[in-house]
Amino acid sequence: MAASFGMLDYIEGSVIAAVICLNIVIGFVQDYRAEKTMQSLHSLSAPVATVIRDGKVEKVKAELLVKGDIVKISVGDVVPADLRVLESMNLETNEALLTGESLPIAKSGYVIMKDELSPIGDRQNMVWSSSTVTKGRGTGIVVATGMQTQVGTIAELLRGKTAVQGGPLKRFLLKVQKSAKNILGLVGTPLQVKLSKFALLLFGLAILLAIIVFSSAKWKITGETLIYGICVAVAVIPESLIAVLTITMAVGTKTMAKGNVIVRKMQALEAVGGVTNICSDKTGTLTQGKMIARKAFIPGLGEIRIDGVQDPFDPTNGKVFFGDEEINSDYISRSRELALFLEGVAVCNLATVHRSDPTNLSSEKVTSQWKATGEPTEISLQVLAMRFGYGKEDLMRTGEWDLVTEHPFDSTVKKMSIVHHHRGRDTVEAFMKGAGEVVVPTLNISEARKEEIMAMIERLAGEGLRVLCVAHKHLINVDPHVRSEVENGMNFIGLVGLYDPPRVETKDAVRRCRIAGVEVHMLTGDHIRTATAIAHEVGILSPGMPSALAKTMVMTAGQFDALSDAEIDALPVLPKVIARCSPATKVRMVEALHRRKAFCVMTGDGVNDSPALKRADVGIAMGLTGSDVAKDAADLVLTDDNFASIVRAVEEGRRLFDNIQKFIMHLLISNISQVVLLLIGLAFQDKNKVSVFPLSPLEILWVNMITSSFLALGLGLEEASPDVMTRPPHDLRTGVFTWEVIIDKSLYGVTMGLLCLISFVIVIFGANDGNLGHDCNHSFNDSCEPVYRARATVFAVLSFLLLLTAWEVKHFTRSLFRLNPERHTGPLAVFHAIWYNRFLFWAVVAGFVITFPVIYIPVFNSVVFKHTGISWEWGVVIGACVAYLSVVEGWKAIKRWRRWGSAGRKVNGIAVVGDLEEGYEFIGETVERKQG
Ligand SMILES: Nc1ncnc2c1ncn2[C@@H]1O[C@H](COP(=O)(O)OP(=O)(O)OP(=O)(O)O)[C@@H](O)[C@H]1O
Ligand code: NA
Repeated sequence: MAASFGMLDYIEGSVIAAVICLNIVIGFVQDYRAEKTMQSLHSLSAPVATVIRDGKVEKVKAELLVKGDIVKISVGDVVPADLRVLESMNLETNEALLTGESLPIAKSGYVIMKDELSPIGDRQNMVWSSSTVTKGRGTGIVVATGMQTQVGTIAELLRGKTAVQGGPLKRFLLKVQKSAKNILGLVGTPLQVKLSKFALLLFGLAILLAIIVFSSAKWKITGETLIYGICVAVAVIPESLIAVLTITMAVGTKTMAKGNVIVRKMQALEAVGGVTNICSDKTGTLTQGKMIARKAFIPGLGEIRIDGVQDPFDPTNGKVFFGDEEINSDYISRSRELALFLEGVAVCNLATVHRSDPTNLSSEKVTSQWKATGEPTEISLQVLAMRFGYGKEDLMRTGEWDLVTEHPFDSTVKKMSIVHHHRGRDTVEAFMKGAGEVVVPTLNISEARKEEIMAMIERLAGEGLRVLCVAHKHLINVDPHVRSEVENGMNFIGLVGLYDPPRVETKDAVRRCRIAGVEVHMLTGDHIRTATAIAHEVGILSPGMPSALAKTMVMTAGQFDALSDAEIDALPVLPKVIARCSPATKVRMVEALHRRKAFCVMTGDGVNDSPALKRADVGIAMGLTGSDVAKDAADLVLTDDNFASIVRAVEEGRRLFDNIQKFIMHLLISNISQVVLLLIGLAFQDKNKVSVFPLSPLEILWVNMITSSFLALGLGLEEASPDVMTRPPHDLRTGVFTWEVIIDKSLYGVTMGLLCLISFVIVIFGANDGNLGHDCNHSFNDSCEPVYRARATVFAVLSFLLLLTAWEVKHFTRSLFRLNPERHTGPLAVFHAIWYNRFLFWAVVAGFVITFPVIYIPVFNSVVFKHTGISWEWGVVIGACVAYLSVVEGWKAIKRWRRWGSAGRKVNGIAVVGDLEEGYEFIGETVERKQG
């Protein structure tokens, strides 16, 4: 630029400076806005705390807690503030973050510290903010929040004083390395890093080009050559690439949040569109997670049945039948067995169900007045007991029951038990409930009886019911705190079958996955029969399943875990349903998928799910029912726990990937065309053997500014193409630079560059006998008329072709004239296609319109842009546009015809064309092929 000020007109220098500044400012503003969006999204995933305010249980953001709040914590939670424990049951927390102690520490409200200054690690009646609850549950009162908490004080101490090991020189070098990486953009997600590296490569290329330009002038560098060299370099540098990428991702994150998916790690945003398998929980994700007790079997009585339930929380709704007889609480006096069974399901239960006060009596619509907290399984059992007036609250109100201890449920043991002292009977009694296979073998009954019960369980599970077995015993000479002793040799008091209806959206979402070449697996804690029934209901299993595969399609975790890795790899397909799944099985499943070169989503909610969530390509935690620990390990969090949201995330991920490919494609076409034009253009030499530039420096900058950021941004905002979910996932190993992108951009770029050169040649050599004038790089003289007209022509051709390209790359194989035949056909379809993305439409139109003043405004055109108004040359411009469109459309047609590139993407070696009727058909086919 110094060169420009010194040797050329001020006006040109200042315009160049202004254009470059504008570019920088646009990039900066974009970056800033993206940063802002990211921040606001981050707060969405802030931890929530369960507090009791005015006697009501509420969820609030942890940062809104105040001193004196009563907070409930339970296993998997991150403690939201420093709490003095009031009440606890088996409470243990991990304080490694605070004290470095990696073993969990037992906490209890009854401990009184004698010494006021005892170290925080010893204060067993306190739980500290940001430690995690590893076992049990409790309530506590908030004594410190935010920076006043123990962890806050540590954070304060650490602030600004991050110690770096090593001598001063090493520290200095580390610092340099870090800031260099930051400046070069080599931090961030894999895609960001990849594109930053790519940008650096182009930067290197830019320098090379500048050198070529200078060499062609034999290093006799005049002001014009210098500026031309710089501008050629600028043309190749992708100024807006990283900013556009960030914005595109920020917008994607926002869209995901609207679709109930919160992005915790940006990598996931890139990966989720390319997953080939989704491993999902059942309860609450594929199903509604609102269980209803449908059937119960009570020994000595028989089977009872509950019908006509509308509201799963309302114990007054629906009827209970014993045979054909409707029964109610009066029946209890007639059956001691029923009473004991109900005591069991009510007492061995942590859920609460209550009627909320009907506040708005005026409102017409009947709102559900029943509220429940706790696990769906337990809620349904509580509701069942309440139908007979035997709810936990009713029982506790008698004052007869004193809690002794509780052995908690977790998905590895699949059972729980609770020990009470009953005052009236003066007995210590234990109740246990849990999965049939776990509980039945430990019961105090004959083998034959056990088999009978197991058969009954199978039958109920086959109806899609979750079956729990309930047991009871009096503890005599047994230590209630030794779990194995309590839970052994108990008496059978009943079975209960719970139904959890699938979510309405699930079936369609599963179908969409199939069409999109994504396989869905159900990994559930439930019984194999229950799981199979539900899998059929939602379409994960279909009746048309090849019989050869039936055995491997459904497995229990026991069967799956018994296989060695080699045996798993030898299975024709991985199981679609794994029942009785434990967290460790999930990890094995992820590893098995990875060995098959698959990319997978894994969902989880429990504390133990973290390893599987971390290992999966995209770990998804449940926002409503998930533990904080799981959320922390996850890449994405579903705020509605809904399977359909996962599928929407996949769709959004694919859209994002497509769009990134689109703007990269556009950018590369623009670069290649300019390299071809500007370098070959050096061959046009006038009488003095000086290269006559086919585009002036300012024209180059202008084309770049108009076409780079706004068009790229517009492409980043493209809606999903209509076939986004009817084609198989892209290969995450290849990433954005597929062969298709590379070949297409080379073809289109070279075509564009050549068309520009041809236009120049037509104007100079066709119409003006090859008259290149003299000294036409510097300023206008009469001999320059042909060159100035030719430049205006080339400028218009290049601008228009780049603008058209923005529309053409909307789809890599479909014609722009038949972009979305599902929505529009006929000759006007093209207008719908380009109108759909308003931002891009106006960016292109603006780019088109602004070309005219640039060419025609007198003085401005000749002094600044070094070109002049044209007339018949517009015919050349139109011809070039037509020729370009023909090449692009022709090539797309060839790709469609030959099924090249994305026109022929394949799942399991079989091309997927349009809508797949049934997924099994092609999976089955593949397997047969592999075997045959
Ligand atoms: N509160 C409970 N008390 C006793 N047993 C339970 C309880 N909840 C579930 N079970 C038993 O443990 C099994 C596994 O439950 P788990 O919670 O691991 O599955 P889930 O997470 O509810 O289901 P999914 O894995 O499909 O989401 C259930 O099928 C049931 O038999
Ligand atoms: Na550029």
